[in-house]
Amino acid sequence: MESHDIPVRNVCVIGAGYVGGPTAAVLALHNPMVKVTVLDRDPKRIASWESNHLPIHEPGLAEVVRLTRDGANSVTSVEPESDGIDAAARQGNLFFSVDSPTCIGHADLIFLAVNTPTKYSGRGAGSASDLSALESAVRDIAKFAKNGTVIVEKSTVPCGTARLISNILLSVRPEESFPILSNPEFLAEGSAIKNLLHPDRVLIGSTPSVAGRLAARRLAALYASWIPGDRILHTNVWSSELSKLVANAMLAQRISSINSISALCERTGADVREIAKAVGTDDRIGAKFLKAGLGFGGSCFRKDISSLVYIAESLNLPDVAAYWRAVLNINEYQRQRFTDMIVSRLSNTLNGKKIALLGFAYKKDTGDTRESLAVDVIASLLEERPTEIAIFDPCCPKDGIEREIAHLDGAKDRVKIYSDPYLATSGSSALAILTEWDFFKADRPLPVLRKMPPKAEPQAQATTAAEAPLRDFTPPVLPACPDGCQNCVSGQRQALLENGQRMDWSRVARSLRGPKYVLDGRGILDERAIKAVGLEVEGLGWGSVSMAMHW
Ligand SMILES: NC(=O)C1=CN([C@@H]2O[C@H](COP(=O)(O)OP(=O)(O)OC[C@H]3O[C@@H](n4cnc5c(N)ncnc54)[C@H](O)[C@@H]3O)[C@@H](O)[C@H]2O)C=CC1
Ligand SMILES: O=C(O)[C@H]1O[C@H](OP(=O)(O)OP(=O)(O)OC[C@H]2O[C@@H](n3ccc(=O)[nH]c3=O)[C@H](O)[C@@H]2O)[C@H](O)[C@@H](O)[C@@H]1O
Repeated sequence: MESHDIPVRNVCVIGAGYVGGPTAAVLALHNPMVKVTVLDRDPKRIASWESNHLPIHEPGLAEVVRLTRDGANSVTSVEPESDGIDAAARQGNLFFSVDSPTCIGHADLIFLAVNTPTKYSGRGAGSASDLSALESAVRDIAKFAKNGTVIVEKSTVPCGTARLISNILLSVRPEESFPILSNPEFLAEGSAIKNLLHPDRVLIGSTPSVAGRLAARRLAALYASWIPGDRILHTNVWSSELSKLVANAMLAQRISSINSISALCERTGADVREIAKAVGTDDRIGAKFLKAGLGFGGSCFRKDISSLVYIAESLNLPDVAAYWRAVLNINEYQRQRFTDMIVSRLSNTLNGKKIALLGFAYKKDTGDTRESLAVDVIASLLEERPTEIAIFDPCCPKDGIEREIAHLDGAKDRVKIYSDPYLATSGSSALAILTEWDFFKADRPLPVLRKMPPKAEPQAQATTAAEAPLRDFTPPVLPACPDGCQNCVSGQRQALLENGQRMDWSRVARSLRGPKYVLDGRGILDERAIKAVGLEVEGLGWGSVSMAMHW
């Protein structure tokens, strides 16, 4: 260690969201000597991180938070020390707070993990990134941070943002120095903990100065506690910032590419699932991100590609902008085609009909309701004035769904949110699968729904060194929630997701009205299994109903 390589002992993560919370928890897990505090301006969110019910649903997150936040004082059985971390002796080193002066003032290193949504008004509205949350956090840093604190961009930002941060800090503290690093996050919701424990790479962008390189080394040392050195990549700041946008753009582009082909399949009788398999077995192409369907939702792909388009336009590169805009256009086209299919299969009218939507989240294993594709589907269906649109999602909170659809004309009267899948589907003329929850799958002989087992405390199933501290830990018993706790009630719904339970499609089929039609927007249903219970099924780019070229 060089004399300037002072280890980081106090980390502050600004933004207790989908990225800030899990990232802080895993950093704390693998750096037990480092105090990690997550700071947010929303006291409700902070209270929730400190409670029995975390504000976000992520497989494995609760176990990591409970170990790092609560320590291991209540451990009942512990194996001998593993990988240098003795779970029995572990103190809590993860904290949550709204106290900016203290958290920022004490930090050696600060992650900026605040939201960077698309601007909805002013210059660049609809495509540029809104950096107001980031700017406000940087202004707090300018007020409270000690000289030399390392500032790390974790949020996804336009290329050039490090300069903006530096200018703000310089204008307030001209005599002092704050190294700025770019360290974008690549986790996906629903697999955040797995992605954080086993990242494909960690990217650190720094300025080509002594201070920049030193700051990058200090950050890399935190990651080196669990990530092999060859997975920690160092680049310049601008490459790092831009790489994040490009990674998301390339992933989304694959989805739009296969989705554009799904439209071709419907006209020709080809099956997009067979095409994805045939094409994806080519090593150079690969099988991932070739699932055709409703398209990509979520808080990032649309916003990040819009941001890339805006950057290209601002740099006077209209052809580049048009190329990436096409990825977004195909995504919207897919949703419209999906609702058109539902309406056309129901004799072009939804009058007097109930339609059930299975799933609201933009993907499985998350309760995130932001940028759900379901919102556009519901908006289009409402124009046809159905008697009812029923929604069932095993994880999304009711108030989250209500918030997302509140602005839709007719939603209040015609949309109903159910916590029971069989009540939601009963009496419907058609079902549409919007989220690929395993619970909805019919991918094997259809089981009868088992009686739900009592909800067991989740046990960490750790297999590798990265998870070792979890393996050695039995979560302490948490204080009971008050009677009628709403989060416990939604927990009962989540129990449907455990133990590989599947929806009883025979029961659903019996309760449907004609034409008993299922539109699978996620390509998760096995046609033979679904047809065996008397339902017609079709997806975007496959299925027997629409095929044009039979012989
Ligand atoms: N959600 C995801 O899966 C991923 C998100 N990202 C990026 O990470 C960033 C954060 O995303 P999410 O965690 O999803 O956002 P989020 O909306 O869940 O969380 C952001 C949090 O920051 C807080 N905040 C905003 N301004 C603040 C301020 N000045 N001081 C203190 N707290 C403040 C908000 O109250 C909120 O709790 C975004 O740039 C996003 O593009 C990157 C990879 C994955
Ligand atoms: O920057 C971000 O926020 C993150 O965005 C995505 O993660 P996420 O949006 O959480 O989830 P994905 O698994 O990428 O799925 C995004 C959407 O694409 C859809 N999708 C995905 C794959 C596919 O083959 N087809 C398809 O339609 C999913 O259903 C979902 O609606 C990236 O995968 C992460 O690497 C990145 O960090």
